[in-house]
Amino acid sequence: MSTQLKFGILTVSDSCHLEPLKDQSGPKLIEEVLKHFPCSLCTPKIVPDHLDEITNTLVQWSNEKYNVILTTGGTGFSSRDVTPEATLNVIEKKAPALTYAMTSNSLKITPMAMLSRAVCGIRSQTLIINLPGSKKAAIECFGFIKDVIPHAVALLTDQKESVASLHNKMQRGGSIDVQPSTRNNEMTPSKVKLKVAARDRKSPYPMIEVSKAFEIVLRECTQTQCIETVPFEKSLNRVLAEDVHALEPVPPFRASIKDGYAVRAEDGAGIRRIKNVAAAGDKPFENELQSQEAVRISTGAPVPAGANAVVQVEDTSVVEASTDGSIEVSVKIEVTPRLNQDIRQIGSDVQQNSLVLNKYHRIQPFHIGVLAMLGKTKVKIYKCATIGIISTGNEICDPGEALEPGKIRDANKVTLMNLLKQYSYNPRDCGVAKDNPDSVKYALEKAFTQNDVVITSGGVSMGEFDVIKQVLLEDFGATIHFARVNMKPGKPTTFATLIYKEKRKIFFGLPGNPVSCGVTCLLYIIPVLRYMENSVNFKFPVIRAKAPNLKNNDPRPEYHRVQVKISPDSGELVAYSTGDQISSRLNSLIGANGLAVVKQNHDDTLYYEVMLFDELIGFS
Ligand SMILES: Nc1nc2c(c(=O)[nH]1)N[C@H]1C(S)=C(S)[C@@H](COP(=O)(O)OP(=O)(O)OC[C@H]3O[C@@H](n4cnc5c(N)ncnc54)[C@H](O)[C@@H]3O)O[C@H]1N2
Ligand code: MOO
Ligand SMILES: [Mg+2]
Repeated sequence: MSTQLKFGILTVSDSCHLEPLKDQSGPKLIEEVLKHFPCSLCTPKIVPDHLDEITNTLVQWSNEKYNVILTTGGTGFSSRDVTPEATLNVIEKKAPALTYAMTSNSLKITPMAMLSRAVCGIRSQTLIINLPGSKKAAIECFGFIKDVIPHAVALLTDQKESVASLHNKMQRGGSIDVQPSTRNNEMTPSKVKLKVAARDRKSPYPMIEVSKAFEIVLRECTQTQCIETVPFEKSLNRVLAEDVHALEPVPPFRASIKDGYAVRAEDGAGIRRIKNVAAAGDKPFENELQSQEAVRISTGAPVPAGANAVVQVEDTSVVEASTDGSIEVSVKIEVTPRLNQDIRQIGSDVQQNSLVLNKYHRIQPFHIGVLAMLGKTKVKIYKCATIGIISTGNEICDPGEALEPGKIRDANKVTLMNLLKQYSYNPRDCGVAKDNPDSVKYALEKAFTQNDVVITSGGVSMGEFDVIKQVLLEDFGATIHFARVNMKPGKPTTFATLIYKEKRKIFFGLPGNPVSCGVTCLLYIIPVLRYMENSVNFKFPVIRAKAPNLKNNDPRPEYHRVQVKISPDSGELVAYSTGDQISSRLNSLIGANGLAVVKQNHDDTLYYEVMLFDELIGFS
């Protein structure tokens, strides 16, 4: 179930009401709630130990359709403790087993648990749970009951699909983890045996459109705030995390644009005595050039003081030279010079203090050249997410291995690794998992320990050995945001988020078919990695191309692999199918530079929207 729950966190305490900063339990509960239900909304409030104030808040939040209200405090034996009474005032049904779960587990920790009078119950669609006032006890008690909250809410809000899915899972031997439990803390040697006849025969996940799926992915993935400073020559393809200003002007001195003679323009055309020679790299002359004088100058050399024009050698002739021809004594300027002709003024390329490179730009080779020019040898860049890649399947073997009967070579992992490398990410090979929950759990644990984003291929469809979603839910408490998308290829694409060792992780379960895996990586993963890196404007271009003979008999829109070329005659873009589009045929991506979106039976459509993911090709 995609758990976006609305929680009210009500601290009941006279002293915290007077001094809100004293409240430790409320903020800690919010932290715990968000850890386990990352998409939830939490509204905090502090009220004194006053029957009416507590009652009013419970009624108001329940009327506003809060899913869960957690109260903390006021459950003890002192005369001011009235939270259970306020709760009993408002609930329509009691939920004593929740109270029992908290009490029985707490008693294993302390006999003081006997002094809690906490009540749990239901008002309309809201579950109200009294927790103790102490931070430690409140968090412990929340831990004992948290895992049943999504199902309780699903029942209260009549979410049939979610309820059915959970019932199915329990029938086939799964359980809801309730603490204290060791299942999340260690590798369990063997899972409950799957009762295949009781498995879901229809996917419990709704089929959503590609646009909606991408919207969810963007919503769940945050743009990084992590910045690192790197040597500029190592910054290729990273995203700038600072505006770069020029601390110095470029050029730093008046530089000649031509090989010729530096002169005073006001002297006009005519004869000049050669005073000196200025080559690139020379220090500028300190003595001012006088009237009727010239300095022979090279492109890039500093223009001498007093000179205000350079005349290219082509517009001059020699008047007097040494007998061996090695020295020019005087030359004739044949064409009247204009003021400042062929001189690059100081700062004419880049003005001192001007903004040269913008934050959020992806650094390309020319950016690095500009950084070099400015002497900016260290740059701040945004850190990329760390990414781990896992293949799954009993049939998978290494590409270098000889094939045994029934086995196939792992094409997906290397494809994904190299696709990500092409976009300048540095993914980790996290191995191959077998088609069983223990192996998948083990591989995922390792991958989540090392990476922010984990990508698997295979094991996400309807087969009895497709266990990825089961493991995500049961072993990692993940929220699966979607698991079916209306697209071909890529229907079972699965996206989840979870908290692992107190860190938020992103999970993509790509379908095992190699084309499905590649296409979904292009459609979802590359753009979202760009987004997470703050390359916010990244989008593969979508063009309209003429595409004869693209056929699709599937009700799902097909992302047809095409080669888009530019017609030399008309300049029109033309898309050619790469052949058989079955999801196993990875060759359909060979030579493709675009994905044409083809709706079912649109035989007569001549123009299609094509997402370009590679260079355009000219007709040869
Ligand atoms: N009853 C249904 N069956 C299937 C459905 C469905 O809706 N109902 N969907 C089909 C679609 S669409 C796809 S796509 C696949 C996706 O399957 P999984 O993600 O579960 O992947 P697997 O079953 O593990 O493998 C599918 C296919 O791909 C080959 N494969 C897997 N990994 C690799 C790899 N690393 N390198 C190369 N090839 C790989 C695997 O051998 C299978 O042939 O499910 C359909 N079924
Ligand atoms: O959706 Mo599957 O990826 O067509 O073969
Ligand atoms: Mg499968």
